[in-house]
Amino acid sequence: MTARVLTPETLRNIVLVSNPAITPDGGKILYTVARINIDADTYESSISLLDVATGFEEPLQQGPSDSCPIPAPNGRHYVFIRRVERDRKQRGQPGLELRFASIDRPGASRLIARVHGLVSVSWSPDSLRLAAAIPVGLPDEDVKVVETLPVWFNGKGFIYKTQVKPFIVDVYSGYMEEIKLDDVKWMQVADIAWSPDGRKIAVTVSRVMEKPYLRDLYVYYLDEDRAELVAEKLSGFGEIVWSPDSRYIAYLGHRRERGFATHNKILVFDTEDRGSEPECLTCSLDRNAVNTANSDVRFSSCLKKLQWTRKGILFVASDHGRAPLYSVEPGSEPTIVIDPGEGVVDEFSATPDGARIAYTRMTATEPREVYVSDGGNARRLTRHNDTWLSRYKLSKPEKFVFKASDGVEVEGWILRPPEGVEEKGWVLYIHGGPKTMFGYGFMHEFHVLAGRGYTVVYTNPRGSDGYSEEFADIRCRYGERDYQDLMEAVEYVIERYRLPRDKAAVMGGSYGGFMTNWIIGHTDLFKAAVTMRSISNWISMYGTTDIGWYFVEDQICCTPWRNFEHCWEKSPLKYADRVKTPTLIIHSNEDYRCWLDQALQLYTALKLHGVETRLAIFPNENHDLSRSGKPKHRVKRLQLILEWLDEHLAGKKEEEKAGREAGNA
Ligand SMILES: CSCC[C@H](NC(C)=O)C(=O)N[C@@H](C)C(=O)N[C@@H](CO)C(=O)O
Repeated sequence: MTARVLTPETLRNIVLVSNPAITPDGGKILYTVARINIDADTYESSISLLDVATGFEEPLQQGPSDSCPIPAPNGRHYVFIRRVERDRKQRGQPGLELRFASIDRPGASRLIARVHGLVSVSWSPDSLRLAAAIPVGLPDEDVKVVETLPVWFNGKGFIYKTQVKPFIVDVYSGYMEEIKLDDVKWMQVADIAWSPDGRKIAVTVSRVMEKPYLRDLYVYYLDEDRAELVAEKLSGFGEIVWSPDSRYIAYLGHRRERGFATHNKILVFDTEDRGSEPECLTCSLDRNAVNTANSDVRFSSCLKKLQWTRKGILFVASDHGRAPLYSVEPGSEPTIVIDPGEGVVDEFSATPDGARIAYTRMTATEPREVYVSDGGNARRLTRHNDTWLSRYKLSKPEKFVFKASDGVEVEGWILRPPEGVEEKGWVLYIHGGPKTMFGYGFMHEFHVLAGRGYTVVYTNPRGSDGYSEEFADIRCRYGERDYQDLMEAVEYVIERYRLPRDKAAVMGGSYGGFMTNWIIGHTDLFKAAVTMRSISNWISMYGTTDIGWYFVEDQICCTPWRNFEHCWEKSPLKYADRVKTPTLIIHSNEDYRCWLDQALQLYTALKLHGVETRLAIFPNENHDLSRSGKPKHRVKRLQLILEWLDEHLAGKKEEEKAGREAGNA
């Protein structure tokens, strides 16, 4: 009997659990349950209410498109997001509404229509109002007349003219009033937070259109209707939380000491000692204070990445492929409060006293489930994925560590085909970022590859997250130490795991696609390549994508006008005339992070140089096709990859050719 293994279609079995929001008394957890409906080509999501003591669960909002519940401080009300039919005015963008509801009564009233791109909401302590960052000026023109940067943004579409502004919203009347920050002409609010004493609202905002990565921190005083600038030119994630005494603000980010390779840190500002240097609470940790573990089974979440409880500030950090939950207080060192073992704490929320924490955890073999922790005692509350998982064979990845040629340790994992599945070859899979990590996030795609007989090798080469800031910093040197680490990993696994040298493929997405393109221009070791949402030309990437002009300058250290030669030296397209590896190129036509031109230029070059090449363009999809694309497209993408590997590693093409020739004879 053949083993039941994960296939592209088994996406439909996965229950996507997200946004575990605990009520202030710790008694209940509101969370989102989403299912992938391949036939209807949609994600269906509803909101559940879980009783922590009994484990009893009841539906709060039946869906089919409800998510992101955020409970009010009174524990009785909440707001959530409802996806509604496509709004004609938004020209193809889904319409989202912010709704207000009561935990003990069915139904919900619409609070804000068209909140597509809603960035953040924060309840007032009296549960009567919200501070909300809301996009205004959604372009609805046929002909786009643009005067702003960027023109478009991945996942949001054309956002020219759109600013994200801070508002106060009355949840009963729906009355909205904009918070006026001094002298801010161009506004992109990153986060907003109402102070526990109810008197202040903190806002982080970028106000220089050409430098959207720079953020300023303001405090708005409600009684005085006046805003004050607390700090300027911050960067990174940009989330903020108030201390329980409403004096300090913790900012999640950095000052770009190593450009975009800098770790997000917790910087604490004293709002009563203006001009004082912030205290960095996580500098000694030397880890990114956000979770960057890759996974393709997540669903949208609106929970904050930081929470300041009476026991300390909670945050998740990326560490060696794991993501534990830490706590830290001013004047102290971070300590782990939830150790996920070989796993990832993906999202969390805590009661204000910090006594109880709700969170989702995933591992490399289990998608997210909801857990709760009371002072160190963790228990699992949901088992949405147990039944179907028990019916399939999933192998467990094995971790390996090797010493790179410069003496630095590099980690990786090997996922073999499940027992009973014949091994047909193997794949080196490269993650994107480059500042993200592989590790203990669930990757459906890896299990599908393994289920088809392909061993998957995935590593965290230089440039990755989960280690020191120095490890992550490959600015100006793309294709050097990162490439070496990967190729040394290849030699290591061939030797240690006896993997066949002549049956290897390479694949990756985004930065991982850049590296795949780079690899095939520098070695012929691989029998096949799959490059997805990739970068092939830094010069055109600079001017066509949502982050291009500053990402390229920071990471590659060139612009089309400064170090032009370096931009070209570091572009895989330069080496396209050397490529021999059969290459499948997968790209989405609305990928505004790495635009379609990147795929087209590579495709044309490979075709003209006689390389066996196939280009798959996915319509109405963006950079996140493999993670949140339409279910039918996700299945098709996986099928295309499997077919390509079957043709080039498992000899399917030769078999078919031989069969045809025999038939003709
Ligand atoms: C604003 S600078 C950060 C750029 C960003 N980096 C990360 C860590 O996400 C980015 O979008 N880089 C892309 C080129 C990329 O490789 N994206 C990765 C991670 O999101 C992907 O897998 O798509």
